[in-house]
Amino acid sequence: MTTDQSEVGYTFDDINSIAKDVLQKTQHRPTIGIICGSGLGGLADKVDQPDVVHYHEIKEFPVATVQGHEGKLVFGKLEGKTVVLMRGRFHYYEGYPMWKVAMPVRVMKAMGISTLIVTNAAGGLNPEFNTGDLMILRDHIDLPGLTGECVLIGRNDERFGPRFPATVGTYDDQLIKQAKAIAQELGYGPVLREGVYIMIGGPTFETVAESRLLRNWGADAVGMSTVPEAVVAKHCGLKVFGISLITDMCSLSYDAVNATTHEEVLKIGQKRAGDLQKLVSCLIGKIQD
Ligand SMILES: O=P(O)(O)O[C@H]1O[C@H](CO)[C@@H](O)[C@H]1O
Ligand SMILES: Nc1nc2[nH]cnc2c(=O)[nH]1
Repeated sequence: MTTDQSEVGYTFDDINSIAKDVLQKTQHRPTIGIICGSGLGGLADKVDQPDVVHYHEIKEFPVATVQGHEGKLVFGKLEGKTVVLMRGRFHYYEGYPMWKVAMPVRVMKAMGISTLIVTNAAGGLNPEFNTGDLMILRDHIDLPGLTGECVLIGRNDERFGPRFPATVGTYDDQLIKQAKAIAQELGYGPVLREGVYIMIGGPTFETVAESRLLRNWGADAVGMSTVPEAVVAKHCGLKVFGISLITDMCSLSYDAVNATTHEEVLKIGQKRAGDLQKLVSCLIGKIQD
């Protein structure tokens, strides 16, 4: 393994060897990967014939340090499809380099997935949103990337993907259409949104002035994850679907300041995770392997 940050971190061979080691711990061969956001890991409990691999059993994996992120891979069957769920993700603010935050995406690709579903808890910036809404990601703004911390910085190995990848179309149109149709069938119309997610580095929540700035830039929701994973997934040819649970509304005015806390984020997660899980499960049922 290289420690030189100017390179990709783990080489193509490293990633394949990690994937091979992990697959030896399970009978399943997943075609769909799911990354669970803060407090949204409950989907893993719905998996049939589960095989659980703890991150600490994979020596190259980072440790999940954030409350609401348990730190395990769950393999099994969901809606008849073979899936792997990351119950716990890695965040840049935990002190990991960006490539390490998204490294599991390459491992899942090497394990055979062709679709990645990313979920997250996010703050609402669009004043028309409400706490508890579900927002399908139409697009994202990679704020760390725009300021020099793109997840793909470093020497590029073309076996992962091209040096200068397009990020237009990161979120798959067909999956978005299917998810919207499912949401209507489930009666989620009034809480379903579609919009732009912006990633900030964290761990600080936004000031009022920052929330105003992010909103003026065209973002509908803000969080501290997802974008590096989606960028790496698109780079290596995966289809991506992203969805946010709006756990709180960002303050855009000094007259109505809401000081967001992680406890609040987890509490809304607990209350609303069921609907998000139902939508994601139904979508999985529709994905062609
Ligand atoms: O993006 P996920 O992992 O859902 O977590 C979100 O919730 C945490 C803040 O409460 C931050 O980590 C933010 O990114
Ligand atoms: N305001 C805000 N709320 C969140 N909820 C989950 N993540 C976030 C975030 O980054 N900002």
